[in-house]
Amino acid sequence: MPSGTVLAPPALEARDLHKSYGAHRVLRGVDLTVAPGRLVAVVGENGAGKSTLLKALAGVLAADRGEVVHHGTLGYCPQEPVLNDSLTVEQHLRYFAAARRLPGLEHGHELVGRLGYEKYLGTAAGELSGGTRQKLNLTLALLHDPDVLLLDEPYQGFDWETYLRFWELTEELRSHGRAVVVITHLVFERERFDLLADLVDGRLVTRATGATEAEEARHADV
Ligand SMILES: Nc1ncnc2c1ncn2[C@@H]1O[C@H](COP(=O)(O)OP(=O)(O)OP(=O)(O)O)[C@@H](O)[C@H]1O
Repeated sequence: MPSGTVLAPPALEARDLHKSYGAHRVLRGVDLTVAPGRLVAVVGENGAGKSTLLKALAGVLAADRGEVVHHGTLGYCPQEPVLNDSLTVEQHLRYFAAARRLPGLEHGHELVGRLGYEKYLGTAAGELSGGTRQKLNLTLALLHDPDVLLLDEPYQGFDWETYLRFWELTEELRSHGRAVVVITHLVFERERFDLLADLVDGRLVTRATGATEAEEARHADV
């Protein structure tokens, strides 16, 4: 490392996380450190415990043991959208903005525009298609521009155009120093990430990708 390099504190740190459902030991000592501006993929077989891990990182599920520390604000996009079917898209933006004490709806409207579903602003969530519900789910997680983002298969049901827009948005967030953790099943997109974290037997095995090595080489040149 070049002299004078200042390491930023991690945006997210999990140490020795354990979680069981009855006798089923799902997480068995997960460690994970994510620096600001890093994009991390959590991969693993069906039932490996990826969603359980993300819930524990988000604090919506209490781990049995271990610790999670995040610096700054947190956004969590669960696999199943938590929406009120009788409220419109616009009303969701309004309620979540009020809950987050945001000054206005500009950022919400910008996200709706970027994900391409403005025409549904006045539609009740219960009448939206699965993909559009997922867009709203993602919008609500991003609404307050969180420092740490936890996304559980965020593009399920997206059409190709929206999928590409999702990646544009995510890469922009990364370049603005946001730490992003994404659960993914798609092997072909692995090169987009800085770090692959494979959940095996309740623990994470991490592996840097070409993206990280290239970036570290750039830093080493400075
Ligand atoms: N609330 C629960 N009660 C009991 N068992 C659960 C509960 N939630 C998850 N499990 C079990 O824990 C294991 C891990 O589930 P989890 O949903 O975290 O896996 P996953 O890696 O996200 O799976 P997938 O790739 O299919 O989404 C599975 O065997 C699942 O059946």
